[in-house]
Amino acid sequence: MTERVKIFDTTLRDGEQSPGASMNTNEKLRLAVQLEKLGVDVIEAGFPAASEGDLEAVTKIAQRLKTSVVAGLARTNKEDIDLAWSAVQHAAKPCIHTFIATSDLHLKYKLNMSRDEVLNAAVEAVRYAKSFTDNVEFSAEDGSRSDRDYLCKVFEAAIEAGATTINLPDTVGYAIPQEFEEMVRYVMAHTPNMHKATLSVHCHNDLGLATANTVAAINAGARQAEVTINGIGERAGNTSMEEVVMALHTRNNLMPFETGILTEHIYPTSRLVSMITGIMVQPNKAVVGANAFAHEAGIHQDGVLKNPMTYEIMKPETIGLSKNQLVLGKHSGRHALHTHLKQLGYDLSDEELKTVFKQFKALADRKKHVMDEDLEALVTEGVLRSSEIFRLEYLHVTCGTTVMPMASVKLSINDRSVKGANYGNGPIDSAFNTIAQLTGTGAELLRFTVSALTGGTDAQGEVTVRLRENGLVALGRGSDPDIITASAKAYVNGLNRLEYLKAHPVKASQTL
Ligand SMILES: CC(=O)SCCNC(=O)CCNC(=O)[C@H](O)C(C)(C)COP(=O)(O)OP(=O)(O)OC[C@H]1O[C@@H](n2cnc3c(N)ncnc32)[C@H](O)[C@@H]1OP(=O)(O)O
Ligand SMILES: CC(C)C(=O)C(=O)O
Ligand SMILES: [Mg+2]
Repeated sequence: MTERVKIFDTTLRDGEQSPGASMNTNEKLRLAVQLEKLGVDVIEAGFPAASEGDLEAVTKIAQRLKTSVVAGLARTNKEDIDLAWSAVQHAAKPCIHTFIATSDLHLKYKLNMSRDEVLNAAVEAVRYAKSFTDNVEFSAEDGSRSDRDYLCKVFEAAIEAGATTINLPDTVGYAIPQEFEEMVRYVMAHTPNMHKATLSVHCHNDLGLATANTVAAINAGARQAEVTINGIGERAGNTSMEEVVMALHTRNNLMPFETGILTEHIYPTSRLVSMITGIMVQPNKAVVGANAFAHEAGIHQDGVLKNPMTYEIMKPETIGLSKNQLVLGKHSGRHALHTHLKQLGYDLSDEELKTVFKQFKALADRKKHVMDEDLEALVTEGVLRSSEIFRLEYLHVTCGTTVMPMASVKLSINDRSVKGANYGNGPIDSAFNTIAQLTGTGAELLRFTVSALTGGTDAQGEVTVRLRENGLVALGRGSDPDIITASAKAYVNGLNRLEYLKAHPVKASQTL
């Protein structure tokens, strides 16, 4: 018999804890809508006590979503739980997720609490959260390094207090699959009331074992997997959703479990997360990497031509990967664009479509083949960034072997146009110098990378920058057929993200 495994996505909370991966409210809302469309059961929309920005984003997501459960994270104190409830109360299906560490290491050095105090804090928090909603999740942070019998005692008490989901995290990615599988079996066998709750697991990827541990835990009885898109998250990241979902899908013969995920939306969602966060997927990443379905070796190509199953265990179309064909050109109309964007997973409003259509026409004039990646870049830049403080209006650069590189830039700053010019060591340096002068930023450029979105010399350049100012770190992304313009767009986007972080400070750690 096929059993259901719930997918709990924490891209918007733990995923956002990736260094530099901050998202603004508009971007979070867009991603939440996409996650709901993907079929995610529970969307952890944020940690409302962390910042006003998080509180606002979780509230807006809760107001918007209809079918997915919307969860807000809270420590085991009343203030956090009150804030989490104030945000998720608007959801059709709200959930409060409260957590406290249970390992002796965390108790002694971080919390300075005894085992009894932590157990009581967990019980009080669950009871308090339960006074607001029926749906309460309790997590034992650093659970995998906790004393098993104590962990079972805490879980039993949390269920008794009303928790409907009990989460066992491998917070620091320390567990190995056999050990974690055995631990899940132990917890299930030694928590007398475990049948009254769903057992969830939440793994981190410090040893590259997050997916293996999650799958092992499901085999042992866990029925909820906590994951992020592209595996982004704190340090080496979280369990990647696409890997767990496709492992269950592909090896259904050995693991008879189903999820609610509509797999054909996996690839567009993965792209959206990269576009929004600026964190690119490594080419050899399982399921969604650029090379995941590419065959280079002659023997493999020969086999695939004869029968794709010789070297492909999944079909590219199952995850919504289109074959990167020419899709639209300068003669295409609004309907074709709208339909195609829908197929890619972007359901735009009339106003948004108008903006993207205008930019699509401009791009089609400059670039013969407009590919899916180009359209995604237009949507991200044209729609998701529309409300930013700084906007690049024009850029003109002179450079070459005999002239000193110089850039003239016109920027809109809070809808007021400013112009300036400056020199630099090269065209990009001169553009950045001019933008820095116009914005007055003191941001330090930590990293600059450029790559091609698609093949061919007319491909759009995709630039990512990493900026730091007063301890705040932000990533910026830009794309354009001209890599100097792409660089300027990425720099401006990074500065906007820094402004967002300044306006929505996180109370303690300033590096989102
Ligand atoms: C494993 C995880 O992913 S946990 C989630 C991690 N995410 C984040 O931390 C999000 C960003 N963080 C923040 O914005 C801030 O840390 C805040 C707003 C949550 C707290 O800020 P501050 O009140 O300034 O506290 P700070 O972060 O310095 O220290 C954390 C405090 O919470 C306590 N604490 C940590 N976890 C818990 C918990 N689950 N329940 C209760 N208290 C806790 C710590 O012991 C410490 O208390 P202390 O001040 O008495 O020593
Ligand atoms: C808050 C908890 C679930 C967490 O993110 C972890 O332990 O990794
Ligand atoms: Mg985590």
